[in-house]
Amino acid sequence: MENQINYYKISRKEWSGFYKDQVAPLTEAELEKIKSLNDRISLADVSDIYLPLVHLLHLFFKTHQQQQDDQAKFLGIRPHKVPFILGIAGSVAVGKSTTARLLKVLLSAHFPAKKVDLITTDGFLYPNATLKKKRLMKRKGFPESYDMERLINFINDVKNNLPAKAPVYSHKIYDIVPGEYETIASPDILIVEGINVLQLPSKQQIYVSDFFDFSIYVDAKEEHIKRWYLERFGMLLDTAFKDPTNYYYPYALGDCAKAFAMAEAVWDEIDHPNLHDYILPTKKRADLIIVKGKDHLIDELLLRKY
Ligand SMILES: Nc1ncnc2c1ncn2[C@@H]1O[C@H](COP(=O)(O)OP(=O)(O)OP(=O)(O)O)[C@@H](O)[C@H]1O
Ligand SMILES: CC(C)(CO)[C@@H](O)C(=O)NCCC(=O)O
Repeated sequence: MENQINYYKISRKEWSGFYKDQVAPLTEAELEKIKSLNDRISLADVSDIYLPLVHLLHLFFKTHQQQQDDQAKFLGIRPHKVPFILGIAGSVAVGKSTTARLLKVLLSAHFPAKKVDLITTDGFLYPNATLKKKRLMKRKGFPESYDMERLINFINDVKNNLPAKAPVYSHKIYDIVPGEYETIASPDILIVEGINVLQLPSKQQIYVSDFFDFSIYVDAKEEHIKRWYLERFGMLLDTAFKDPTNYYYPYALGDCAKAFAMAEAVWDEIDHPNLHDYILPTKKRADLIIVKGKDHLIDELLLRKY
């Protein structure tokens, strides 16, 4: 384990030995559930990386509850549930939502009595019509393209155990789905995944991360992330060609090379500058940085010391 200024740098091999025997192995049904999330998820990653991580999250969860109970006692009020919020940050296409969905399955499996919910901050992007009005269509994903106040109010409601409604974004229509919402009601654990979750607000007094009890940054070399972005674009095209309502339908019907050139330009002109200017600078705010290699396997982890 390498001792950096404020992180422990831990190799895959070393991490995989942490608390391995204390975490129950997954059942066939749970493994099936993981495979149905994404059949390319490595089961070695699940047992070597994610099971020790679930153990670590359990430790943080217990401390969080104890602290809340102690504070309630101090204030002379009734102890009450305060949801544990786990933030997951990183570049577009680095695998945040896959990591988030995997953690949801694993946390639900290990704590069957706990309610684990998941949202993505994509739903708090302004709809395309608003982005067009604000001339922000080429800035989708940049800080100014999100309604941060709405996101902060949403998380504040969740923390206060009030039912909270999140708008829904669809990659298929490349826009917010009109009139569709996801309601989060009194979870024990809420996973909040998005490129902007560790960013500083431009106008608000508080950060989204002020509500986090633990945060993870998913990291990888940019050359890999760009490839994953283009691979995912290829998969989107494969499903789009049967569906005229799909945003990518015209690209799926047209010249394939031109479609990929368009996707590459979007990466180079939008997602790459966003990564460098606004997402990467938030990395060192995370409690845990997980570093993925070229095949999505996790090579090393950096755990914040204090
Ligand atoms: N552990 C993994 N194993 C194999 N493939 C993965 C893994 N994680 C992600 N991928 C693949 O990489 C691509 C990007 O993943 P994902 O959609 O989870 O990224 P994201 O960071 O949530 O992206 P966005 O910010 O655009 O929503 C997808 O094609 C996904 O299937
Ligand atoms: C929705 C976001 C911002 C984040 O997931 C991203 O996937 C996106 O659509 N970025 C805009 C540029 C692009 O189309 O990739």
